[in-house]
Amino acid sequence: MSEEQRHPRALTIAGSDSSAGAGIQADLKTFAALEVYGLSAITAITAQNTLGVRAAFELPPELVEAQIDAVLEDIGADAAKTGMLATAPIIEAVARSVARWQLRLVVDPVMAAKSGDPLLRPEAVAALRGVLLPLAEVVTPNLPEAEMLTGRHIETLEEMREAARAIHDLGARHVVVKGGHRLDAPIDVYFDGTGFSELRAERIETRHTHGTGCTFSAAIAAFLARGLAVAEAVAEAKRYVTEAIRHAPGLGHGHGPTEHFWQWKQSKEAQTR
Ligand SMILES: Nc1ncnc2c1ncn2[C@@H]1O[C@H](COP(=O)(O)OP(=O)(O)OP(=O)(O)O)[C@@H](O)[C@H]1O
Ligand SMILES: Cc1ncc(COP(=O)(O)O)c(N)n1
Repeated sequence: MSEEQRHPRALTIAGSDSSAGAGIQADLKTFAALEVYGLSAITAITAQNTLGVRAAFELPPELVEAQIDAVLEDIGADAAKTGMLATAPIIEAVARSVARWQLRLVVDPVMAAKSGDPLLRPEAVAALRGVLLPLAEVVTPNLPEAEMLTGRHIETLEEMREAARAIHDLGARHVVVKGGHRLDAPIDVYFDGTGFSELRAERIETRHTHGTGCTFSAAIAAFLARGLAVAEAVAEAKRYVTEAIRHAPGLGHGHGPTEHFWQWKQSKEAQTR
């Protein structure tokens, strides 16, 4: 097959969310909406809905590694992302796979769900910082995650820039400190090791932001798989997640999911007009 005909493909290594707003399910929807073939390696199974996480079962690290090997030996991935990794042994297994397969990696350092329920064991933060971040092409912490990774309080844009530099010093080549948890506009700070820029968007007043971090990092991986440079991939992913939030279908009694196929819906509406 010629290079032009080759279909881009991306791998998500993350937890399953039964309500399908976050985790593996959000990642695969994002890949599909962006016309990238999605592969998955599941790290944990959660029983959750828009109100919270009821139960979680962590899979053995060998099974996570076996899933990654199975799909990469056969199909291959142009980019990969991690989400919920749950335990230090899973993080170490994923790091071994990333190094062995030389994956272009986006790390969403998921620590807790929007409901506050933990998705990473506290003792695993050290492995995330020491073992996985040095392998990351891009890392996308939200404010609480950036605070955990740096041990600093972060509120202002200047503090977000300082945190991005400190996380870059841990080995991640590009850092996006996300501002979804800010009180005012959801401005994200991007640092490529040399310069800073801001990813700006209006705040959409909604409670339906379940899985926004998963969707953003999956969109970055999808755009990388499609061949965009990192800065472009991050900017396009910001536009994608903003529209996904704007078109949220309003499901559930808590933090509902976002919408991935608004473009498709709009084109269908245009056809029937
Ligand atoms: N209400 C909102 N309106 C517009 N953009 C938002 C809103 N909330 C979050 N975002 C954007 O969505 C992206 C994800 O950011 P956020 O800080 O919510 O991540 P997160 O906390 O990791 O998400 P998750 O809840 O999935 O863990 C960022 O680009 C952020 O600026
Ligand atoms: C399996 C899984 N992975 C990630 C998240 C984080 O997403 P959010 O913070 O939006 O709940 C989640 N809730 N569940």
